[in-house]
Amino acid sequence: MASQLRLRSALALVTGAGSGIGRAVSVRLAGEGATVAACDLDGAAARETVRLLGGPGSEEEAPRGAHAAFQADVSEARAARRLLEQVQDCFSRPPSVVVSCAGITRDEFLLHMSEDDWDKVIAVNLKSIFLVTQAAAQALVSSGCHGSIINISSIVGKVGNVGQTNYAASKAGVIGLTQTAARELGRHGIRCNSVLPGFIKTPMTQKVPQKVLDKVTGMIPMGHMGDPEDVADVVTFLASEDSGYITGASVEVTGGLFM
Ligand SMILES: CCCCCCCCCCCCC[C@@H](O)CC(=O)SCCNC(=O)CCNC(=O)[C@H](O)C(C)(C)COP(=O)(O)OP(=O)(O)OC[C@H]1O[C@@H](n2cnc3c(N)ncnc32)[C@H](O)[C@@H]1OP(=O)(O)O
Ligand SMILES: NC(=O)c1ccc[n+]([C@@H]2O[C@H](COP(=O)([O-])OP(=O)(O)OC[C@H]3O[C@@H](n4cnc5c(N)ncnc54)[C@H](O)[C@@H]3O)[C@@H](O)[C@H]2O)c1
Repeated sequence: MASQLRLRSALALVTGAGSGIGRAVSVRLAGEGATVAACDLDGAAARETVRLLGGPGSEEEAPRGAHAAFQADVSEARAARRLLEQVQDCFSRPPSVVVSCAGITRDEFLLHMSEDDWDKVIAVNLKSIFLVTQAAAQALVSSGCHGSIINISSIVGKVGNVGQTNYAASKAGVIGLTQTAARELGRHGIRCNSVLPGFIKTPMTQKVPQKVLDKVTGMIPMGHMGDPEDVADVVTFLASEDSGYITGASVEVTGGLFM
């Protein structure tokens, strides 16, 4: 989709920006004119994303206001709060677009799943979105700025999936959290929406056993897995004023899988 510079005045914070969907989102938002704050647990990966964005900020010691990389574990409360402080220190304003992509899987059948694998997936996939959404919303409300918050859930949060009780619960929680945030923050001019990707070609899905990949690909009405850019296009729409009357929505990007 050709860029239309719909986000030329926006500052966008993207978590999980070092890989897959988060990297594609960062590239797409920058292509529409946004300044991107790319955050990842893997700081080097976040810096590589900023390098890929090109333009100011991709060089070392970039001038203030250019794209910037941040290292943070967004499942940690202090780190998430510090991240929003650092972004505002760097850009002198809160991010008006916030895209939470950070996520992990620790797949196992329920009968064998460890408490640690449950806790870790819930912390990264759900608690991080509570922490980042809260900190971003607090900054926007206190500065009287409007914003668009986009949280990456999954079609698994809608229909469940074998081997993913932890992941499915986390992604279903993202939907409920986002709908509630939409109800509370609408009066402040802050929109909150969820995106539910299906099977997308990223490092996350490369770990899936081939026999499962083969099974599910045959179930997709469009007949193939999606690309990260397919998700980034929808995220960019939700970040822009083209979706100005959309909040509390759950937008499926699945090729028709589990429609
Ligand atoms: C009838 C086919 C239906 C297929 C439906 C699949 C729907 C998936 C939609 C997901 C879209 C969004 C995903 C997105 O959010 C990003 C991700 O979450 S990517 C990770 C997705 N994870 C999985 O799908 C789990 C994959 N499974 C595993 O990782 C392992 O099977 C594991 C659960 C760790 C267990 O491993 P173990 O070695 O103990 O067992 P096997 O791998 O040999 O599996 C045993 C049998 O169970 C079948 N199986 C496993 N997972 C699935 C699954 N997700 N859906 C259907 N069937 C599954 C596997 O095929 C084996 O069957 P069989 O004994 O007949 O060979
Ligand atoms: N790939 C798919 O098929 C698919 C489908 C539906 C939903 N999703 C979701 O999309 C999002 C992005 O997934 P992806 O496929 O791009 O995966 P990915 O593994 O390529 O990228 C995930 C990124 O999140 C980062 N991350 C992990 N834990 C973090 C933490 N605690 N703090 C900060 N960063 C952290 C990782 O370092 C990585 O760069 C995830 O939330 C995932 O659950 C993916």
